[in-house]
Amino acid sequence: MSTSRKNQIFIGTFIHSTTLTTLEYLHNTAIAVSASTGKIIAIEPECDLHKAKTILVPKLGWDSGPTSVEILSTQKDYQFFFPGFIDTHLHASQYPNVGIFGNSTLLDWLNTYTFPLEASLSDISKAKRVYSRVIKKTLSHGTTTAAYYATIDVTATNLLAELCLERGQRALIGRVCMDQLGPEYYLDESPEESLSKTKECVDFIREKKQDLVRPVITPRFAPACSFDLLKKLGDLAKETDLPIQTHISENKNEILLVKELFPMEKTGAKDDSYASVYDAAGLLTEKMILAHGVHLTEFEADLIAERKSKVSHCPCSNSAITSGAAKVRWLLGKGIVVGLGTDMSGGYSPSVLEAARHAVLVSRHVAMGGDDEVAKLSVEEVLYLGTKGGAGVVGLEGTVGGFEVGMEWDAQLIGLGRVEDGGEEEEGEDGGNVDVFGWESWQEKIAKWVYNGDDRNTKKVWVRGRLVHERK
Ligand SMILES: Nc1nc2[nH]cnc2c(=O)[nH]1
Ligand SMILES: [Zn+2]
Repeated sequence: MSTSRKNQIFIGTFIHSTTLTTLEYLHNTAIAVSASTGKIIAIEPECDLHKAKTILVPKLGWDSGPTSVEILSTQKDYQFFFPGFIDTHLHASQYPNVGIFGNSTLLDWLNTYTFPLEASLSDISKAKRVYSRVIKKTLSHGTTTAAYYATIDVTATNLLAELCLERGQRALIGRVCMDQLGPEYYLDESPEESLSKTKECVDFIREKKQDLVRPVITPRFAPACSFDLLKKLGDLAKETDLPIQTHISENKNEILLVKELFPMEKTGAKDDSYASVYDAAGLLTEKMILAHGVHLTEFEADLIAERKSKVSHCPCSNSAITSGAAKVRWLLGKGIVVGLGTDMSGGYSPSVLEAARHAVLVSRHVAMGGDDEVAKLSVEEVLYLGTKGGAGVVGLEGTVGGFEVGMEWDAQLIGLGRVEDGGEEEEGEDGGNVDVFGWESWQEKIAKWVYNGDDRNTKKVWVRGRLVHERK
């Protein structure tokens, strides 16, 4: 259902991360993608269109007729294939609010902007309008996998799952659980109700018998959940082996609130740290995606590393609502798997490329703050976080995030602007803000894309072999 009906061959330059610090550049290469599985079945070096037709297709045992194989060949020096981006944390329901946060910080931002909007999406026609647009918009920015928060509403959450399936976006879909802190009109009535509504959403997705869209258990964050609810969700995670997502240690007042709401006598934890609250509830598993982690202590980071929980770094959000600068190098140094999140609409942009660019800049602020050159992240490193790192965060390592035989074809075709001799752009090529003159190295072209690129450079996007976005 979600794959192209034809086998496909892509020819050109492929760029992907092999390690945190290394991008591999595969030029004049062909990648063959199976129609039935959407997986990469061959990577052929030194291959052009002629060779693909005369040698690769017969080698694969494919019928060479045009009805069987589709070939996309681009040998231009300003176009390349890149793995699809993985947004490890975003709120589909908050999309109408991107850019609207004034001078607020987390707790007043939630009350002023966020809860009223989320509550209003119990109107299903409004939810359909918003969710359809979010999927279209994130796909157009190259996001092939998204870990979504919906709202507390079951029907609207299930609708988001259906729309992702229909449009072909790989996704984790979470119904938001919250039985305290929110306004009266936007709360689960009890831990039991929160749990049973979560199960409804889990069952709805599981009944679809597919794995492109998966359910994720979603306690909003500790202050919005009673400890009883957190424990119930921890038990559900254990029973079902499902992924979990939540927020942690984003804002200093939020941390104070956690200490106040969850004293050690209540949780039975050995200390009163934020991470220990989740741990005591059985939520700090290797399938847990923790967003932010801006103010984690050494003890908490070590605990997270020990439990193998993952961290979603959300730099645009952390700057926008003045939460702080997360110390990504420090987290990576502890062996924690880190990915990037846009955190719309705490974050102001639906673009993972924007998050990558901002991750570079925030890391420089961390470096300047502590005179710590090591804190600086490189272009290569943030692209790793946006692809392979993200795959590790959402439990898809080895499946997406790179170009290897056996991995699924979740990819984007990037086109930069090629400046002609007269100073004009090459006919018919819109490179947006990224002009290349032809003398740049590939490393330099990638840097120009990271610092100035946007959706105008995202020409085509595929998920599991299916073309899900094409820029007209
Ligand atoms: N950024 C962000 N932090 C949160 N903490 C609890 N809820 C939210 C949310 O919706 N966005
Ligand atoms: Zn968030």
